[in-house]
Amino acid sequence: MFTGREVSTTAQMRALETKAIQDGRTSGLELMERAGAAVVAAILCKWPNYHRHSPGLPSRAIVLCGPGNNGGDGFVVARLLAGRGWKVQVDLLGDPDSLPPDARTNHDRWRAIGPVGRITPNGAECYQAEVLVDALFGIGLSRPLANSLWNVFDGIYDAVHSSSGGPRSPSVDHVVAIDVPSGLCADSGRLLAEDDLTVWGADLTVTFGSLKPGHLMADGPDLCRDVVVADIGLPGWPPGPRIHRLVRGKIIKPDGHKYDHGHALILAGPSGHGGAARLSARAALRMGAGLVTVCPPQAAMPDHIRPPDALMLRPVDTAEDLGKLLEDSRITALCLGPGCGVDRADLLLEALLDSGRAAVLDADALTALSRRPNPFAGLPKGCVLTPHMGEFARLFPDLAERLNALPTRGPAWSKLDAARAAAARSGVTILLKGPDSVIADPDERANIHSAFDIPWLATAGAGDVLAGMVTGLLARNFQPFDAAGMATLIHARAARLFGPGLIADDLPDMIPAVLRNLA
Ligand SMILES: NC(=O)C1=CN([C@@H]2O[C@H](COP(=O)(O)OP(=O)(O)OC[C@H]3O[C@@H](n4cnc5c(N)ncnc54)[C@H](OP(=O)(O)O)[C@@H]3O)[C@@H](O)[C@H]2O)[C@@H](O)CC1
Ligand SMILES: [K+]
Repeated sequence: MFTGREVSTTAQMRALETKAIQDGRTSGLELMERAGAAVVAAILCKWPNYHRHSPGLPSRAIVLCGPGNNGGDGFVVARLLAGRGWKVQVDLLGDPDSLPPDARTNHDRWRAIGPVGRITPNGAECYQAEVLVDALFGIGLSRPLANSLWNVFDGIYDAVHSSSGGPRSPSVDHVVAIDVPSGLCADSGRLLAEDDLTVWGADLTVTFGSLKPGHLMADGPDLCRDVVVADIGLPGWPPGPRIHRLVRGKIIKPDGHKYDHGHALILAGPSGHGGAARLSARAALRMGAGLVTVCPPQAAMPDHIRPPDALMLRPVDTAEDLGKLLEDSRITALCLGPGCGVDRADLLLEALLDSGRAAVLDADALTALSRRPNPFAGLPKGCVLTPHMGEFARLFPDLAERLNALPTRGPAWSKLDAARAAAARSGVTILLKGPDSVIADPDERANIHSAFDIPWLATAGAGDVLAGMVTGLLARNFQPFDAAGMATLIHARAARLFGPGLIADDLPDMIPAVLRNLA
């Protein structure tokens, strides 16, 4: 039984389905029936008024069925809606004789109720319905949709996006996608379509068993809108490394002396560039590190004579200075990068790595790392690398190139795949930032955090705050994977709580309110 936080790749989903069928727990036909029933239940739950239409005015649905089992689910939906008195039109893309067996069975069951039309270039011109059910392609999208579908897709797009201009103009109120909107790759959230193909997205997407990565990343959130995960009786965790959607977490600060909660060092940049490190330092304090010390060069010390007074100050000019400071075993984590300057990051990097301490390498430290002959040699296990896509491309150019290439096959390579490959190569936790952040560790565990709803978080300094938050948790002895995940979650919640108009300086001060309300 799934709990709701799991994310499964399509390969994992198929393995689960196969196992459930081989174990004799269920059959493909039964799963398809449950999938269709779940879609109907989700429609009625989201738009309860639809089934209260008087008998003279039935609700109308257009169900577009594709050539695979996604289409099979569509035939079930058509039958169940018709059984509730809906007026249902079913159109098929392809040939009924080529449908896989379960889809064919449900095609035939529907045929006992109503006709199956063909999806044609101009067919959508007369679509009039409250709901259009998109059952064209689901997790089986194996290549980009061809431009030869352009006429068909464009007509459907117009029907979906036109407001009714009269009895002859097409009009569809809502689109419901089965599993994923057609054209969206369920593993990557990338659109798999040749150049100009227009896809229409959905108001409601009903998926089965668990979320797929594509619901959370890239174009997925925008195209799927509301996603309902329906339990169709598949057993819990699929085989393979686990992926979670980050939705909750808990941080309890146990009793103890300030040193029991760790001491974080934040290495600051030259005079006039100390703001980024101060953001990181305030965030580390707010995340509960027992002590936080900002370490600028001696010449920049006066810049830091200002609140918060809880921050401590120690000058660090050379690698030797840092090495000497780190003789204090109570220092439990470091942060190198924010506002540091690449040369200074380069200067201090070896001493930091030699110490073997937990550390966040961010911003300029990532650039310094990428300039080493062997960037990942000697990275302590407790390191977290926090690149955005630009920094990721400098550190892992081949992985970024693969991610940016136009996909020619499905499933497409995803940000999740890229972060996992980077974690495997570097041997440390990767927090690949963006509106869809992926946290991956070398054991192939991964968390996805989707934050497309808070565009105001893309503001100068927000990354410095995040780096400090991770450092604060590392200082408290959190495991790197957990520290990166918790910080990402709390960072986004802080931004959500503040709302538009946020600047990075506001973020650390929102952290206490988020911590109070953590589930
Ligand atoms: N366990 C579960 O999750 C359950 C899943 N269920 C449902 O099954 C769905 C998966 O079904 P599926 O495997 O048949 O794949 P689906 O998405 O229907 O597409 C395959 C067809 O599309 C074709 N095709 C592919 N790309 C194309 C392109 N670019 N352009 C044109 N054609 C293209 C492809 O052709 P081929 O690649 O074979 O040439 C093949 O004919 C899943 O999403 C869910 O709805 C539930 O019923 C029960 C439990
Ligand atoms: K679909």
